[in-house]
Amino acid sequence: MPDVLDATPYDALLLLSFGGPEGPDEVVPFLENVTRGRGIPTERLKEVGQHYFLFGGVSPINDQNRALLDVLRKDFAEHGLDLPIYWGNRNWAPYLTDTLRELVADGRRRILVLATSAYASYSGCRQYREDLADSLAALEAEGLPLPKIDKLRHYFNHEGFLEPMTEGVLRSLADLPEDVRDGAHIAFSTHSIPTASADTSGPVEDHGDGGAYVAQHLDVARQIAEAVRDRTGVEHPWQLVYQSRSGAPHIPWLEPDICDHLEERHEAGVPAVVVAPIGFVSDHMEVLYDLDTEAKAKAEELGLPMRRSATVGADPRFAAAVRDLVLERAAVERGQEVTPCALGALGASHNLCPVGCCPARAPRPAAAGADSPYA
Ligand SMILES: CC1=C(CCC(=O)O)c2cc3nc(cc4[nH]c(cc5[nH]c(cc1n2)c(C)c5CCC(=O)O)c(CCC(=O)O)c4C)C(CCC(=O)O)=C3C
Ligand SMILES: [Fe+2]
Repeated sequence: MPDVLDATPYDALLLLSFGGPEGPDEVVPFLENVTRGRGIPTERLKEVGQHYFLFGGVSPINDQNRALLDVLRKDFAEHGLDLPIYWGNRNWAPYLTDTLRELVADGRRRILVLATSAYASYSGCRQYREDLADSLAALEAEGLPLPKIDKLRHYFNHEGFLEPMTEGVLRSLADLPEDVRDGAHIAFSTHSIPTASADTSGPVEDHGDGGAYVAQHLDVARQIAEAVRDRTGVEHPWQLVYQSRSGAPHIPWLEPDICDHLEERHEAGVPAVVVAPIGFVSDHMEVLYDLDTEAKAKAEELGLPMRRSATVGADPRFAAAVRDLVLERAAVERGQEVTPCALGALGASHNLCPVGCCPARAPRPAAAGADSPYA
Protein backbone atom coordinates (compact mmCIF):
# COMPACT_ATOMS: atom_id res chain seq x y z
CA MET A 1 0.00 0.00 0.00
CA PRO A 2 1.55 3.32 -1.00
CA ASP A 3 1.39 6.22 1.40
CA VAL A 4 -1.54 8.48 0.74
CA LEU A 5 -0.06 11.63 -0.75
CA ASP A 6 -1.58 14.96 0.06
CA ALA A 7 -2.29 17.58 -2.62
CA THR A 8 -4.36 19.72 -0.23
CA PRO A 9 -5.40 22.52 -0.88
CA TYR A 10 -5.57 21.58 -4.56
CA ASP A 11 -8.48 19.63 -5.99
CA ALA A 12 -7.31 19.38 -9.61
CA LEU A 13 -4.28 19.56 -11.89
CA LEU A 14 -4.76 21.27 -15.25
CA LEU A 15 -2.42 20.48 -18.15
CA LEU A 16 -2.28 23.69 -20.17
CA SER A 17 -0.82 23.48 -23.65
CA PHE A 18 -0.56 25.08 -27.07
CA GLY A 19 -2.92 22.84 -29.07
CA GLY A 20 -2.57 21.86 -32.72
CA PRO A 21 -4.68 20.86 -35.74
CA GLU A 22 -5.73 17.24 -36.20
CA GLY A 23 -6.69 17.32 -39.88
CA PRO A 24 -6.22 19.42 -43.05
CA ASP A 25 -9.42 21.43 -42.48
CA GLU A 26 -8.18 22.53 -39.08
CA VAL A 27 -4.83 24.01 -40.14
CA VAL A 28 -5.96 27.47 -41.25
CA PRO A 29 -8.43 28.03 -38.37
CA PHE A 30 -5.71 26.89 -35.94
CA LEU A 31 -3.19 29.34 -37.40
CA GLU A 32 -5.82 32.09 -37.22
CA ASN A 33 -6.19 31.33 -33.51
CA VAL A 34 -2.42 31.34 -32.97
CA THR A 35 -1.81 34.61 -34.73
CA ARG A 36 -4.87 36.63 -33.76
CA GLY A 37 -3.58 40.15 -33.06
CA ARG A 38 0.09 39.08 -33.16
CA GLY A 39 1.23 40.69 -36.43
CA ILE A 40 2.88 37.65 -38.02
CA PRO A 41 3.57 38.24 -41.74
CA THR A 42 1.12 36.45 -44.10
CA GLU A 43 4.05 34.91 -45.96
CA ARG A 44 5.29 33.22 -42.80
CA LEU A 45 1.78 31.93 -42.05
CA LYS A 46 1.44 30.36 -45.51
CA GLU A 47 4.83 28.76 -45.05
CA VAL A 48 3.96 27.39 -41.61
CA GLY A 49 0.64 26.09 -43.00
CA GLN A 50 2.71 24.07 -45.47
CA HIS A 51 4.67 22.50 -42.62
CA TYR A 52 1.41 21.14 -41.24
CA PHE A 53 0.08 20.01 -44.66
CA LEU A 54 3.30 18.07 -45.19
CA PHE A 55 2.17 15.94 -42.22
CA GLY A 56 -1.43 15.52 -43.40
CA GLY A 57 -2.58 18.62 -41.50
CA VAL A 58 -1.98 16.85 -38.20
CA SER A 59 0.19 18.19 -35.42
CA PRO A 60 1.45 15.48 -33.09
CA ILE A 61 1.11 17.77 -30.07
CA ASN A 62 -2.40 16.70 -29.02
CA ASP A 63 -1.59 12.98 -29.06
CA GLN A 64 1.58 13.74 -27.13
CA ASN A 65 -0.46 15.55 -24.50
CA ARG A 66 -2.88 12.61 -24.37
CA ALA A 67 0.09 10.31 -23.77
CA LEU A 68 1.39 12.65 -21.07
CA LEU A 69 -2.03 12.66 -19.38
CA ASP A 70 -2.03 8.84 -19.41
CA VAL A 71 1.40 8.57 -17.84
CA LEU A 72 0.60 11.27 -15.26
CA ARG A 73 -2.65 9.56 -14.24
CA LYS A 74 -0.86 6.23 -14.00
CA ASP A 75 1.93 7.74 -11.91
CA PHE A 76 -0.48 9.53 -9.55
CA ALA A 77 -2.59 6.38 -9.13
CA GLU A 78 0.44 4.17 -8.45
CA HIS A 79 1.68 6.59 -5.81
CA GLY A 80 -1.64 7.13 -4.08
CA LEU A 81 -1.97 10.75 -5.19
CA ASP A 82 -5.67 11.29 -5.58
CA LEU A 83 -5.82 14.36 -7.82
CA PRO A 84 -7.88 14.49 -11.03
CA ILE A 85 -6.09 15.79 -14.14
CA TYR A 86 -7.74 17.91 -16.81
CA TRP A 87 -6.45 19.27 -20.12
CA GLY A 88 -7.04 22.52 -21.99
CA ASN A 89 -5.28 24.37 -24.82
CA ARG A 90 -4.66 27.94 -25.91
CA ASN A 91 -5.23 27.47 -29.65
CA TRP A 92 -7.26 24.32 -30.31
CA ALA A 93 -9.78 21.91 -28.80
CA PRO A 94 -10.04 21.07 -25.99
CA TYR A 95 -10.09 24.83 -25.44
CA LEU A 96 -9.03 26.13 -22.05
CA THR A 97 -12.32 27.97 -21.41
CA ASP A 98 -14.36 24.79 -22.04
CA THR A 99 -12.09 22.79 -19.72
CA LEU A 100 -12.32 25.44 -17.01
CA ARG A 101 -16.12 25.38 -17.27
CA GLU A 102 -15.96 21.59 -16.83
CA LEU A 103 -13.67 21.93 -13.81
CA VAL A 104 -16.10 24.35 -12.17
CA ALA A 105 -19.07 22.10 -12.99
CA ASP A 106 -17.20 19.24 -11.30
CA GLY A 107 -16.84 21.38 -8.19
CA ARG A 108 -13.09 22.06 -8.51
CA ARG A 109 -12.21 25.34 -6.84
CA ARG A 110 -8.43 25.18 -6.30
CA ILE A 111 -6.57 24.40 -9.51
CA LEU A 112 -2.87 23.88 -10.10
CA VAL A 113 -1.63 24.42 -13.65
CA LEU A 114 1.15 22.54 -15.47
CA ALA A 115 2.08 24.40 -18.66
CA THR A 116 3.93 22.51 -21.40
CA SER A 117 6.78 24.98 -21.32
CA ALA A 118 9.65 24.57 -18.89
CA TYR A 119 11.17 28.05 -19.09
CA ALA A 120 10.41 31.70 -18.42
CA SER A 121 9.32 33.81 -21.41
CA TYR A 122 6.29 35.76 -22.51
CA SER A 123 5.18 32.98 -24.93
CA GLY A 124 5.94 30.16 -22.51
CA CYS A 125 4.66 31.69 -19.28
CA ARG A 126 2.83 35.01 -19.15
CA GLN A 127 0.83 34.29 -22.30
CA TYR A 128 -0.53 31.15 -20.62
CA ARG A 129 -1.39 33.29 -17.58
CA GLU A 130 -3.22 35.69 -19.90
CA ASP A 131 -5.13 32.72 -21.35
CA LEU A 132 -6.17 31.78 -17.83
CA ALA A 133 -7.34 35.34 -17.13
CA ASP A 134 -9.33 35.40 -20.41
CA SER A 135 -11.02 32.12 -19.50
CA LEU A 136 -11.79 33.27 -15.96
CA ALA A 137 -13.33 36.45 -17.43
CA ALA A 138 -15.50 34.30 -19.71
CA LEU A 139 -16.70 32.21 -16.75
CA GLU A 140 -17.34 35.35 -14.72
CA ALA A 141 -19.48 36.73 -17.57
CA GLU A 142 -21.51 33.52 -17.44
CA GLY A 143 -22.09 34.05 -13.72
CA LEU A 144 -20.14 30.92 -12.76
CA PRO A 145 -18.17 30.63 -9.52
CA LEU A 146 -14.47 31.32 -10.13
CA PRO A 147 -11.83 28.82 -9.04
CA LYS A 148 -8.49 29.97 -7.62
CA ILE A 149 -5.69 29.08 -10.00
CA ASP A 150 -1.97 28.66 -9.30
CA LYS A 151 0.74 27.75 -11.82
CA LEU A 152 3.63 25.35 -11.14
CA ARG A 153 7.10 26.88 -11.13
CA HIS A 154 9.42 26.51 -14.12
CA TYR A 155 10.79 22.99 -14.16
CA PHE A 156 13.76 23.32 -16.56
CA ASN A 157 16.19 22.37 -13.80
CA HIS A 158 14.21 19.49 -12.28
CA GLU A 159 15.99 16.14 -12.33
CA GLY A 160 13.06 14.45 -14.09
CA PHE A 161 13.24 16.94 -16.95
CA LEU A 162 17.04 16.86 -17.32
CA GLU A 163 17.71 13.13 -17.00
CA PRO A 164 15.59 11.89 -19.96
CA MET A 165 17.19 14.56 -22.16
CA THR A 166 20.71 13.59 -21.06
CA GLU A 167 19.88 9.98 -21.86
CA GLY A 168 18.53 11.10 -25.25
CA VAL A 169 21.78 12.88 -26.10
CA LEU A 170 23.77 9.78 -25.07
CA ARG A 171 21.57 7.64 -27.31
CA SER A 172 22.03 10.02 -30.24
CA LEU A 173 25.81 10.01 -29.76
CA ALA A 174 25.82 6.21 -29.65
CA ASP A 175 23.82 6.19 -32.87
CA LEU A 176 26.46 8.21 -34.76
CA PRO A 177 29.12 6.37 -36.77
CA GLU A 178 31.98 5.51 -34.43
CA ASP A 179 34.63 7.43 -36.37
CA VAL A 180 32.82 10.77 -35.87
CA ARG A 181 31.24 10.14 -32.46
CA ASP A 182 33.89 11.53 -30.12
CA GLY A 183 34.29 14.68 -32.18
CA ALA A 184 30.56 15.38 -32.30
CA HIS A 185 29.33 18.86 -31.48
CA ILE A 186 26.11 19.27 -29.48
CA ALA A 187 23.70 21.98 -30.66
CA PHE A 188 21.17 22.64 -27.90
CA SER A 189 18.16 24.14 -29.64
CA THR A 190 15.22 26.19 -28.45
CA HIS A 191 12.53 28.45 -29.88
CA SER A 192 13.88 31.80 -31.02
CA ILE A 193 12.00 34.76 -29.57
CA PRO A 194 12.48 38.50 -30.13
CA THR A 195 15.61 39.65 -28.27
CA ALA A 196 13.43 42.30 -26.61
CA SER A 197 11.27 39.52 -25.07
CA ALA A 198 14.31 37.50 -24.07
CA ASP A 199 15.91 40.52 -22.37
CA THR A 200 12.78 41.09 -20.24
CA SER A 201 12.09 37.41 -19.50
CA GLY A 202 11.76 36.32 -15.90
CA PRO A 203 11.55 38.57 -12.82
CA VAL A 204 12.77 42.17 -13.16
CA GLU A 205 16.08 41.41 -11.42
CA ASP A 206 16.92 38.88 -14.17
CA HIS A 207 16.26 41.35 -16.98
CA GLY A 208 19.28 42.17 -19.13
CA ASP A 209 21.05 40.50 -22.03
CA GLY A 210 18.99 37.38 -22.83
CA GLY A 211 17.19 37.53 -19.47
CA ALA A 212 16.02 34.44 -17.60
CA TYR A 213 15.10 32.72 -20.91
CA VAL A 214 18.69 32.47 -22.13
CA ALA A 215 20.16 31.96 -18.64
CA GLN A 216 17.84 29.01 -17.96
CA HIS A 217 18.57 27.36 -21.32
CA LEU A 218 22.32 27.81 -20.80
CA ASP A 219 21.99 26.22 -17.37
CA VAL A 220 20.22 23.19 -18.88
CA ALA A 221 22.68 22.90 -21.79
CA ARG A 222 25.69 23.06 -19.48
CA GLN A 223 24.26 20.44 -17.13
CA ILE A 224 23.49 18.00 -19.95
CA ALA A 225 26.92 18.55 -21.53
CA GLU A 226 28.59 17.90 -18.15
CA ALA A 227 26.52 14.79 -17.49
CA VAL A 228 27.43 13.49 -20.95
CA ARG A 229 31.11 14.17 -20.25
CA ASP A 230 30.89 12.40 -16.89
CA ARG A 231 29.30 9.32 -18.45
CA THR A 232 31.31 9.05 -21.69
CA GLY A 233 34.63 10.57 -20.63
CA VAL A 234 34.43 12.75 -23.76
CA GLU A 235 34.13 16.51 -23.61
CA HIS A 236 31.85 17.43 -26.49
CA PRO A 237 31.85 21.07 -27.57
CA TRP A 238 28.37 22.62 -27.45
CA GLN A 239 26.41 25.78 -28.13
CA LEU A 240 22.89 27.10 -27.51
CA VAL A 241 21.16 27.83 -30.83
CA TYR A 242 17.68 28.83 -31.98
CA GLN A 243 14.97 27.69 -34.36
CA SER A 244 11.46 28.47 -35.63
CA ARG A 245 11.96 32.23 -35.98
CA SER A 246 8.94 34.14 -37.23
CA GLY A 247 8.07 37.84 -37.09
CA ALA A 248 9.23 40.65 -39.36
CA PRO A 249 12.85 40.43 -40.58
CA HIS A 250 13.85 43.87 -39.21
CA ILE A 251 12.99 42.87 -35.63
CA PRO A 252 15.96 41.15 -33.94
CA TRP A 253 15.34 37.61 -32.67
CA LEU A 254 17.73 35.31 -30.82
CA GLU A 255 20.46 33.83 -33.04
CA PRO A 256 22.17 31.84 -34.45
CA ASP A 257 19.54 29.87 -36.31
CA ILE A 258 20.11 26.10 -36.23
CA CYS A 259 20.62 25.82 -40.00
CA ASP A 260 23.17 28.66 -40.13
CA HIS A 261 24.87 27.05 -37.16
CA LEU A 262 25.13 23.69 -38.94
CA GLU A 263 26.77 25.43 -41.90
CA GLU A 264 29.14 27.37 -39.71
CA ARG A 265 30.16 24.31 -37.64
CA HIS A 266 30.60 22.25 -40.83
CA GLU A 267 32.95 24.91 -42.21
CA ALA A 268 34.82 24.90 -38.90
CA GLY A 269 35.43 21.18 -39.46
CA VAL A 270 33.20 19.45 -36.88
CA PRO A 271 32.62 15.86 -38.07
CA ALA A 272 29.07 15.36 -36.67
CA VAL A 273 26.30 17.11 -34.72
CA VAL A 274 23.72 16.07 -32.17
CA VAL A 275 20.78 18.49 -32.12
CA ALA A 276 19.14 18.48 -28.68
CA PRO A 277 15.77 20.32 -28.61
CA ILE A 278 15.92 21.29 -24.93
CA GLY A 279 13.41 24.12 -25.41
CA PHE A 280 10.52 21.73 -26.01
CA VAL A 281 8.62 19.26 -23.89
CA SER A 282 7.54 16.97 -26.75
CA ASP A 283 8.34 16.18 -30.40
CA HIS A 284 5.66 18.51 -31.78
CA MET A 285 5.64 20.28 -35.14
CA GLU A 286 8.49 22.66 -34.34
CA VAL A 287 10.69 19.59 -33.77
CA LEU A 288 9.24 17.49 -36.60
CA TYR A 289 9.48 20.20 -39.22
CA ASP A 290 12.18 22.67 -38.18
CA LEU A 291 14.64 20.02 -36.99
CA ASP A 292 13.70 16.61 -38.44
CA THR A 293 12.84 18.04 -41.86
CA GLU A 294 14.60 21.36 -42.41
CA ALA A 295 17.76 21.01 -40.31
CA LYS A 296 18.13 17.38 -41.37
CA ALA A 297 17.98 18.42 -45.05
CA LYS A 298 20.62 21.07 -44.38
CA ALA A 299 22.90 18.53 -42.67
CA GLU A 300 22.45 16.09 -45.58
CA GLU A 301 23.26 18.83 -48.06
CA LEU A 302 26.48 19.49 -46.13
CA GLY A 303 27.26 15.80 -45.76
CA LEU A 304 27.30 16.34 -42.00
CA PRO A 305 26.13 13.37 -39.90
CA MET A 306 23.35 14.65 -37.60
CA ARG A 307 21.15 13.05 -34.97
CA ARG A 308 18.24 14.72 -33.19
CA SER A 309 17.83 13.68 -29.57
CA ALA A 310 14.56 13.01 -27.79
CA THR A 311 12.40 15.44 -25.82
CA VAL A 312 10.97 14.27 -22.47
CA GLY A 313 7.49 13.59 -23.95
CA ALA A 314 5.66 11.05 -21.79
CA ASP A 315 8.76 9.73 -20.03
CA PRO A 316 7.76 8.26 -16.63
CA ARG A 317 10.60 10.25 -15.01
CA PHE A 318 8.96 13.45 -16.22
CA ALA A 319 5.63 12.27 -14.77
CA ALA A 320 7.39 11.62 -11.45
CA ALA A 321 8.84 15.13 -11.62
CA VAL A 322 5.35 16.58 -12.07
CA ARG A 323 4.13 14.61 -9.05
CA ASP A 324 7.06 15.98 -7.06
CA LEU A 325 6.32 19.55 -8.19
CA VAL A 326 2.64 19.19 -7.27
CA LEU A 327 3.43 17.85 -3.80
CA GLU A 328 6.07 20.55 -3.29
CA ARG A 329 3.71 23.36 -4.23
CA ALA A 330 0.84 21.91 -2.18
CA ALA A 331 3.14 21.81 0.87
CA VAL A 332 4.18 25.42 0.26
CA GLU A 333 0.54 26.47 0.09
CA ARG A 334 -0.07 24.68 3.40
CA GLY A 335 2.77 26.69 4.90
CA GLN A 336 5.19 23.77 5.26
CA GLU A 337 8.95 23.80 4.76
CA VAL A 338 10.07 22.10 1.55
CA THR A 339 13.35 21.47 -0.22
CA PRO A 340 12.61 21.98 -3.92
CA CYS A 341 14.42 19.82 -6.46
CA ALA A 342 16.51 22.18 -8.58
CA LEU A 343 19.82 21.09 -10.10
CA GLY A 344 22.42 23.39 -11.62
CA ALA A 345 23.41 26.94 -10.87
CA LEU A 346 20.11 28.84 -10.75
CA GLY A 347 18.12 27.31 -7.92
CA ALA A 348 14.37 26.74 -7.83
CA SER A 349 12.31 29.23 -9.81
CA HIS A 350 9.64 31.37 -8.08
CA ASN A 351 6.24 29.86 -7.31
CA LEU A 352 4.38 33.08 -8.02
CA CYS A 353 5.39 35.23 -10.99
CA PRO A 354 6.19 38.66 -9.52
CA VAL A 355 4.93 41.94 -10.94
CA GLY A 356 6.91 42.79 -14.11
CA CYS A 357 7.79 39.15 -14.89
CA CYS A 358 7.97 38.49 -18.69
CA PRO A 359 6.00 41.64 -19.58
CA ALA A 360 3.75 41.77 -22.65
CA ARG A 361 4.21 44.51 -25.24
CA ALA A 362 0.57 45.44 -24.71
CA PRO A 363 -0.32 44.77 -21.05
CA ARG A 364 -3.32 42.49 -20.48
CA PRO A 365 -4.72 40.87 -17.35
CA ALA A 366 -2.84 37.70 -16.36
CA ALA A 367 -3.97 35.18 -13.72
CA ALA A 368 -1.83 33.04 -11.38
CA GLY A 369 0.76 35.73 -10.65
CA ALA A 370 1.32 38.57 -8.20
CA ASP A 371 -0.44 40.95 -10.61
CA SER A 372 -3.51 38.72 -11.05
CA PRO A 373 -6.88 40.48 -10.79
CA TYR A 374 -8.24 37.11 -9.60
CA ALA A 375 -6.70 36.72 -6.16
C1 LIG B 1 8.88 30.23 -26.72
C2 LIG B 1 7.91 29.49 -27.61
C3 LIG B 1 7.51 28.18 -27.48
C4 LIG B 1 7.95 27.19 -26.41
C5 LIG B 1 7.09 27.26 -25.20
C6 LIG B 1 5.70 26.70 -25.41
O1 LIG B 1 5.59 25.52 -25.76
O2 LIG B 1 4.73 27.44 -25.24
C7 LIG B 1 6.58 27.92 -28.53
C8 LIG B 1 5.92 26.70 -28.72
C9 LIG B 1 5.08 26.36 -29.80
N1 LIG B 1 4.81 27.11 -30.88
C10 LIG B 1 3.94 26.40 -31.71
C11 LIG B 1 3.41 26.88 -32.92
C12 LIG B 1 3.50 28.18 -33.38
N2 LIG B 1 4.18 29.23 -32.77
C13 LIG B 1 4.03 30.38 -33.54
C14 LIG B 1 4.58 31.65 -33.26
C15 LIG B 1 5.44 31.98 -32.20
N3 LIG B 1 5.92 31.12 -31.21
C16 LIG B 1 6.73 31.84 -30.36
C17 LIG B 1 7.41 31.33 -29.24
C18 LIG B 1 7.24 30.03 -28.75
N4 LIG B 1 6.44 29.04 -29.29
C19 LIG B 1 6.78 33.20 -30.80
C20 LIG B 1 7.53 34.31 -30.12
C21 LIG B 1 5.98 33.27 -31.95
C22 LIG B 1 5.73 34.52 -32.77
C23 LIG B 1 4.36 35.05 -32.62
C24 LIG B 1 3.78 35.07 -31.25
O3 LIG B 1 4.29 35.80 -30.39
O4 LIG B 1 2.78 34.34 -31.03
C25 LIG B 1 3.21 30.07 -34.66
C26 LIG B 1 2.77 31.04 -35.73
C27 LIG B 1 3.50 30.84 -36.99
C28 LIG B 1 5.01 31.01 -36.79
O5 LIG B 1 5.43 32.13 -36.68
O6 LIG B 1 5.70 29.97 -36.69
C29 LIG B 1 2.90 28.69 -34.57
C30 LIG B 1 2.07 27.87 -35.54
C31 LIG B 1 3.67 25.14 -31.10
C32 LIG B 1 2.73 24.05 -31.66
C33 LIG B 1 3.51 23.05 -32.46
C34 LIG B 1 2.60 22.01 -33.03
O7 LIG B 1 1.55 22.33 -33.61
O8 LIG B 1 2.93 20.81 -32.91
C35 LIG B 1 4.36 25.11 -29.92
C36 LIG B 1 4.39 24.01 -28.89
FE1 LIG C 1 5.59 29.05 -31.18
